[in-house]
Amino acid sequence: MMSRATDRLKVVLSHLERPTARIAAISTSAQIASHYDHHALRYTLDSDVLSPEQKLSYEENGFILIKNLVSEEDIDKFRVEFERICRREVLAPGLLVMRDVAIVKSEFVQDQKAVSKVQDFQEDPELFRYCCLPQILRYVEAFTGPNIMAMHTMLINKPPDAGKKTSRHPMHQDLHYFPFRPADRIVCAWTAMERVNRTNGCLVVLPGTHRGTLREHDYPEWEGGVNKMYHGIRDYDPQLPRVHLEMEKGDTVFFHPLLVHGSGMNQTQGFRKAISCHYASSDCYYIDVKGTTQENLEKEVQGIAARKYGLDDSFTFKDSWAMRGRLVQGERTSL
Ligand SMILES: CC(C)CC(=O)SCCNC(=O)CCNC(=O)[C@H](O)C(C)(C)COP(=O)(O)OP(=O)(O)OC[C@H]1O[C@@H](n2cnc3c(N)ncnc32)[C@H](O)[C@@H]1OP(=O)(O)O
Ligand SMILES: Nc1ncnc2c1ncn2[C@@H]1O[C@H](COP(=O)(O)OP(=O)(O)OP(=O)(O)O)[C@@H](O)[C@H]1O
Ligand SMILES: O=C(O)CCC(=O)C(=O)O
Ligand SMILES: [Fe+2]
Ligand SMILES: [Mg+2]
Repeated sequence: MMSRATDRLKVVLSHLERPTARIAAISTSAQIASHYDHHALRYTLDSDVLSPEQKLSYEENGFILIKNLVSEEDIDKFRVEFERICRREVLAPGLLVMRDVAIVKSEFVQDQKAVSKVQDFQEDPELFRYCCLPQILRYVEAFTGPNIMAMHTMLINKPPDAGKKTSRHPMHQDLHYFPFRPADRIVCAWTAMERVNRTNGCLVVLPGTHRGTLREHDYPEWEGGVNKMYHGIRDYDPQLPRVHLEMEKGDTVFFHPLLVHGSGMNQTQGFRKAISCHYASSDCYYIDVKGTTQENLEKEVQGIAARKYGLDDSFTFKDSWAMRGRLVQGERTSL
């Protein structure tokens, strides 16, 4: 079902695409931009990189998939760097190496096969190059505007499932992890480092859910266990229409932080790899999550910081983000 705003937008776009008297009347790009602004474009900004169809698609669905955006050569270099990290040949400050919950207690696994993801590679120049790729930033700017911070970085190495379905990532909204707003000026870029499909656990999205609000998140009640910090939306309805995003190496999806998404089990013997970065406009502002649905996450983050680094409560959730964020374009104004 289309909302009235969406109907209106479709009318506007159809006029923009047709060489009619209407289009002659709104000839400059500034005029077109203001026309869009007055006709319900909420999630995308004025930019030349997105076609009218792509804008409409992001407005409606909360994601767009761009084929072949990152070169094989770059992806192969990221893979080599990841392998070096796993062999402990490099260790960048702040880097978080995570093991799958199904194998974390077993003593005999100790090479790259044990690593299910690395996070916070902002101090690893080779991996961080991903966050600065000009062809990615061109798209990011259409969602964040010109001042861009790379806030969160990940290379996900989804392991072959050990039989307990722990390789799944429960359905969630990334905004649950972020104490900054507005949500519409945040976007995730997620690039497949090899072909991803339903068999090796591709991304699964619920189109249009970015138009809802932030839902309550908790650990799902899965028999085989759940990875640390893998919260899922409470009362997930498995009947909702899902889309499996099958992608080729180098394809990149940009998605809104309220879009409900997750990933399925990896039923292959390979390690399904993807690299991603969450960007935000540096004009965003931090919020206090106390008394909100995000409070449980904040407590957990502080618990980990206390155990790992001996930090007390004066180290806030906000601090943990301000510390990791890096400017990649424009000016650092607020975040
Ligand atoms: C938008 C975006 C932010 C969304 C997301 O990324 S969702 C996922 C977010 N994930 C994360 O933030 C990563 C969380 N992981 C971590 O912080 C770390 O990997 C830790 C779980 C704290 C473990 O790190 P570290 O302390 O270096 O490892 P240790 O081997 O010393 O283990 C300490 C205790 O943690 C346990 N552990 C380690 N890995 C996992 C796991 N995957 N799932 C559940 N429990 C785990 C481990 O067994 C150990 O427990 P005890 O022996 O103390 O009982
Ligand atoms: N109870 C739940 N709570 C939250 N997320 C769930 C729940 N059950 C499944 N999911 C998520 O739904 C998505 C699809 O999971 P699933 O393992 O069924 O993968 P799939 O690709 O549909 O595989 P299959 O082909 O076996 O159906 C994953 O993100 C998974 O983690
Ligand atoms: O690559 C995946 O499996 C999804 C990861 C994800 O959504 C996340 O970590 O927030
Ligand atoms: Fe996510
Ligand atoms: Mg399923």
